[in-house]
Amino acid sequence: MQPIVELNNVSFAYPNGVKVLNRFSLRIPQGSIYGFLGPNGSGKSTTIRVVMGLLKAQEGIVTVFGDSHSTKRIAILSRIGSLIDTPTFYEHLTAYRNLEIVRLSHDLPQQTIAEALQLVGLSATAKLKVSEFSLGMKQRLALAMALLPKPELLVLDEPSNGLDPNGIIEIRELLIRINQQLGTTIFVSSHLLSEVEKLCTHLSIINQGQAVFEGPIEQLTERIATQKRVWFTVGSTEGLSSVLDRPLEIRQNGSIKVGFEYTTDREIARCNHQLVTQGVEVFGIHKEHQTLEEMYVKLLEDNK
Ligand SMILES: Nc1ncnc2c1ncn2[C@@H]1O[C@H](COP(=O)(O)OP(=O)(O)OP(=O)(O)O)[C@@H](O)[C@H]1O
Repeated sequence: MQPIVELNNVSFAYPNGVKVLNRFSLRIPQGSIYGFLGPNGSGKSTTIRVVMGLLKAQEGIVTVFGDSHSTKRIAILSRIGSLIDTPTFYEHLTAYRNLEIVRLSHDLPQQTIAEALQLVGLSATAKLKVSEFSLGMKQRLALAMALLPKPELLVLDEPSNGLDPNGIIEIRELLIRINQQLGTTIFVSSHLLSEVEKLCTHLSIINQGQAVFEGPIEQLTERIATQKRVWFTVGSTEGLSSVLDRPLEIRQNGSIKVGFEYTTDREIARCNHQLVTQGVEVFGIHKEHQTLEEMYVKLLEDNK
């Protein structure tokens, strides 16, 4: 199936000459919740602006719904809902009236307002003025406004920024509901790995304008499951590399530890047997599991 958004080797520099995207690619599958993760300043907002056609890449190909902004800009934008800057409202009007203004500008049926309010959990507070809303409620109202014309793609730049833990959970649950109930593809940036992990089906990690990972989120967790390391505490390093014929990392800090990658527990038992039969004393065996966070940090370090 054709991706909803496709960026191929996109490079972008701001007029001051700072190159922010460097041959960057991504593919957002239809129906996915696609997380876009990277440290501050890595190029997430710039990429989002390129996807929205607000910035034009100097190199590479950008297609959204299979079309280019240069020929189908209005048609593309009519199929996207977005939340990429701080949302603005008529604060002195009720949530309902704010939605009514959006409804009229898109010439949508009246019932779309009640549907949107229910989806974002604001039905009971629709008659309150927006100035009385908390930040979390404003964020949900902004989502309701973006969803009113039933976009196929929702583009969100750090929607959890500034929210308290409860607000973060509410937005996460809401985005999952939108994806599952309406089938909306969601492209969401974040610098919070833990959030992306709980929310997204797919992930792109960007660092210094380059992709360091792209794929289904399980691909990253599977990689973690296969990249396991074990540490043997041994009596001496003598003859170790000939006994264990594999890349070894040796740490001597009080005790001597030798570490290597393994895939099965049987492999650990075999190495232990080899060491002991060759006269190497083994005082301890410790399995180290890489966390998603460690994997993320490693991916960023490898890209330096
Ligand atoms: N209008 C601009 N003119 C010049 N440089 C800019 C402009 N906007 C952003 N930059 C620079 O481009 C780089 C990438 O910024 P961008 O906002 O895309 O990153 P980001 O990953 O979204 O970061 P953050 O999470 O901090 O928003 C940064 O070095 C930033 O200073």
